[in-house]
Amino acid sequence: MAKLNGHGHKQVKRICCIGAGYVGGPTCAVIANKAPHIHVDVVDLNEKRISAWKSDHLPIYEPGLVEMTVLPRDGSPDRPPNLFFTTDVKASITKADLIFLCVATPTKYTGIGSGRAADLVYIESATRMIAEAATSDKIVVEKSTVPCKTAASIREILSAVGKPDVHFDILSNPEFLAEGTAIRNLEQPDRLLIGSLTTDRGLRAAASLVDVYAEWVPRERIVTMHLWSSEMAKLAANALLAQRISSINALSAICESTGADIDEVAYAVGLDKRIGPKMLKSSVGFGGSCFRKDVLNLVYIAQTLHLPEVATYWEQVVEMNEYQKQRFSKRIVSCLYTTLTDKRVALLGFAYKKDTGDTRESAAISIVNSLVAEKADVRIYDPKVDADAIWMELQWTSPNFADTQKRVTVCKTAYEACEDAHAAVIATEWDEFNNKDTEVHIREVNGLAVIGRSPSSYSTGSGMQFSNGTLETSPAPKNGHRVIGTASAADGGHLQDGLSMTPTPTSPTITKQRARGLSMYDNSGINGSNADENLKPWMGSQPASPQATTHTAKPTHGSKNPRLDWAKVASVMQKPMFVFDGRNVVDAVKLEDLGFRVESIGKPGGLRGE
Ligand SMILES: NC(=O)c1ccc[n+]([C@@H]2O[C@H](COP(=O)([O-])OP(=O)(O)OC[C@H]3O[C@@H](n4cnc5c(N)ncnc54)[C@H](O)[C@@H]3O)[C@@H](O)[C@H]2O)c1
Ligand SMILES: O=c1ccn([C@@H]2O[C@H](COP(=O)(O)OP(=O)(O)O[C@H]3O[C@H](CO)[C@@H](O)[C@H](O)[C@H]3O)[C@@H](O)[C@H]2O)c(=O)[nH]1
Repeated sequence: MAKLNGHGHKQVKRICCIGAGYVGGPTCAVIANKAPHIHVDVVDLNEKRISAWKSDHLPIYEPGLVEMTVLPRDGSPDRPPNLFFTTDVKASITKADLIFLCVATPTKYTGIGSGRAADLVYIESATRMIAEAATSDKIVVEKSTVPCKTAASIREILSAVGKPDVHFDILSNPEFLAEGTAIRNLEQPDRLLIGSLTTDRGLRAAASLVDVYAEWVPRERIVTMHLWSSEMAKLAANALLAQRISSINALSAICESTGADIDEVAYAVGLDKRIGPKMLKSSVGFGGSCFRKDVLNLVYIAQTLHLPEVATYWEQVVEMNEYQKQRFSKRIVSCLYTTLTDKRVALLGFAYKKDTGDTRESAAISIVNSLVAEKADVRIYDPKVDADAIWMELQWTSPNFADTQKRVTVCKTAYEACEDAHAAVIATEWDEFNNKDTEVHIREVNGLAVIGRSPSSYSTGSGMQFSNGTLETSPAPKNGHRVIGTASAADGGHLQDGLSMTPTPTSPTITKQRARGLSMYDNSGINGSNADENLKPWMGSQPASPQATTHTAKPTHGSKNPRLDWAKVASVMQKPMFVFDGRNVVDAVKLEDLGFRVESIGKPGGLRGE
């Protein structure tokens, strides 16, 4: 039984988390790690998942997760274990003071609201389990993403099914972690949201949960509000984040046709503090288990509230995402001379983003299905997604799985995937595919700091360039791009935000302050801070200009796998060789120098200079 602490609210000693998935597992690992006096049970009906959590091979890949999990799970000589994984849901519920609901809330695929509404079947079954097992008062916390007012349904079920003398307080505590950066997001959240009723009981329950997080999160970052606002805020956050990506992707289509460069455009608009730089990385389309389902859930809510204009507005965010994926696939077909029949295409990356093994709603899935429909032979490689997971996704989504089985091969390396291929398609921004020397080049031209791509806009056409502070001449490349040097030995000050400036001997004038203002990356953000990562591999190439000096950033790569040797890739591919960069992670100039033709999102197609 929980005791009341000095502030009149219960001190949480035992937590039960229902759902050992991408949210429940990492969240509880962090809670248990940071609060050794709290006993944390993570329960799941899936025995395989629970066994994996207890083993050396955790069921999900997430940077830092193993380190965070092992200490509280296994304990140490001076610290008893306080993190447990079990399938004994009932026993764990009975003993807990506070229960997290971390079960999935996928989109319904049959019946009323099919294709839009959230399926609350797991929420309801978990709620019933709580009601049946609880013999003392419990705080029940919705961590899953749910439609606004779901807490009312939970309360109704609990009071109808639960024992008469047992009281339940329901809180909303939506999770904002992004996969790939989950541990960082959980350790240093931008904010933690706790929604409760404004009754005395509700507020006391909220205070109990605040205390749990206050073990490591500054109290000013823990925001409390009404239950319905908290539930709604989660859907709103995802809708706005997804909307930004669809907006930049819509603009990328215009860039491709006009000669503008979407990375430059995003950079320029992101400098406006009101807009900011995050979640503006144009891509082949957003994936993941959340954006699509949560936006569609919002659409459904608006429809049921008879707000058709609102529904249509948000629906367009998802429509634009579908359009972006189709547009990219069409571009591949059109560049490969309108036929893919029996052509080999390497698909590099299958996860929906880097640093996760999760493939849910990955843009790669629709690309593979489109390529197979065009009769291409597709060779898939992903550093963290195993073959079983890829086949499962394809089996689930393929319109003709027999054909897919015939045409798709899952490869162990990128080189194997690229062998004899006519094209390599980059679907995930894994660091190992990135061939950029630097994150960003900032030059000084006549006292001005310049970020740019098109040499014709700046250069005299002489083909002169600076390298390590020395003016050199070289023939202008036929593609019209030129990379000016990389970080020189005279590496100057390291700036915040991951941008390292290199004031060369000839360019002492760009101050750190100015350079900071130019930084595209604000690495200080937490939730959604993977967006920082998404913003990293921006401009690689720089114009040649006699007046220019080069400022370059730190190398972008930090991946555990070595970077791909694109020269080696070139040696095994069919000619002409294409790279379709769905993430804008490659330096097109460098690849074009190796003989590739590079087609990037939001950048004009064809060989530069054509
Ligand atoms: N994945 C993310 O990055 C993320 C981030 C923020 C919020 N969310 C939200 O969090 C929720 C969970 O997402 P997830 O990705 O962790 O899902 P998941 O599918 O990885 O995990 C859910 C787990 O719940 C288990 N489960 C279902 N019903 C159960 C029951 N009655 N008893 C015990 N276990 C049960 C399942 O077996 C599964 O292992 C969703 O609502 C999602 O929208 C997800
Ligand atoms: O500028 C960007 C940022 C992201 N993406 C793509 O968008 C998708 C989602 O990315 P991200 O938001 O980083 O990952 P998620 O793990 O899906 O996290 C989102 O969904 C979670 C589940 O609700 C929320 O908790 C997080 O706050 C929210 O960022 C991925 O395919 C990314 O590649 C882009 O194309 N451009």
